[in-house]
Amino acid sequence: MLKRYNIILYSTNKIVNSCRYVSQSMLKSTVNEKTGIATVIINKPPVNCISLELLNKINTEINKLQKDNIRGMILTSVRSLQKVFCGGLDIKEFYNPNPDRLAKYLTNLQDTWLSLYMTSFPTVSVINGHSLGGGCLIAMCCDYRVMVGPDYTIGLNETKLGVVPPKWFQDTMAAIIGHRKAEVSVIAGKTYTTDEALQIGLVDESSPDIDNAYKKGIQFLNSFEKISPWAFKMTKNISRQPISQWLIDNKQKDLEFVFNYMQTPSVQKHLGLYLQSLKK
Ligand SMILES: CCCCCCCCCC/C=C/CC(=O)SCCNC(=O)CCNC(=O)[C@H](O)C(C)(C)COP(=O)(O)OP(=O)(O)OC[C@H]1O[C@@H](n2cnc3c(N)ncnc32)[C@H](O)[C@@H]1OP(=O)(O)O
Repeated sequence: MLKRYNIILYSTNKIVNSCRYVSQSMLKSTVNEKTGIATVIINKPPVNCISLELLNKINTEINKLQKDNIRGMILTSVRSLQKVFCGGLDIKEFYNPNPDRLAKYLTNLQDTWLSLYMTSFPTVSVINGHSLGGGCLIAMCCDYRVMVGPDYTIGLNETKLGVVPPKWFQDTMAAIIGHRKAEVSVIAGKTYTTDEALQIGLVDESSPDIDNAYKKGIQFLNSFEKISPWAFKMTKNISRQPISQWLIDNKQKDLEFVFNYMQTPSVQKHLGLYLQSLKK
């Protein structure tokens, strides 16, 4: 029994044999050959908002890392943006959309969420700036969140744009902070400062600076050194499967609902006004 356990540990804990550096301009990914830890950096100025192209790159990279047998991953934003982790989904993808592109975008978002939420390796988001809407979603997909503070904000603010966060957005938040708090939060499109997010448990730790936040992220990943990767994967799977299975079973229905309401005149009007307010 013990022997079998050791074999599982060895075969799945194999450290990647070379340092890989992928720079796809919008997304930089490095794997440290000694530690087996990947750092994935979103790099799409000015605010790292998620276009269809960025979404594709994130999903492709997660799937590659999945095959690489890495030991863990840190997801963060390029430092030069200074105050933004991720400005959310690119609202321009939803405003006066081309229907084919919109359908592609929504499908890719579903797939990317499934990949990131269900990774078989531990993940940490180092939230080094504002993290709103889809930005909050990708941070919440990770197993652990360290947020730099005190001046940044995080939250699912979709209702402020006049749109509806799908069930799996809401469930992702409820799994972290509990149903009641998540309900109050998503209905009002609430955003939280770093301290508030720490207080309600939306983030696990806060840090006054990025280097320290990164260190805390690495410490979290190192805490799995003595955990069998197989046990980690199976346990996480059991914990997250009810939420992910809902989306797998309802992908088409979910897509049609968003695809249709997104193109209604009243939703389009709200989105237009929100975009305008950002430009001011
Ligand atoms: C089938 C199922 C699929 C499910 C699909 C789900 C669909 C659900 C409904 C839609 C859900 C959307 C979720 C979202 O993520 S909505 C977006 C949420 N994000 C925000 O509200 C953030 C808005 N941005 C800001 O608050 C600020 O920009 C900032 C991030 C705090 C940064 O502030 P800063 O002062 O540095 O920068 P500016 O405000 O001057 O912005 C610079 C330029 O960037 C443009 N911008 C900002 N955010 C976005 C965005 N999310 N999308 C597109 N463009 C954005 C901004 O307009 C400025 O543009 P300009 O230079 O041309 O003026």
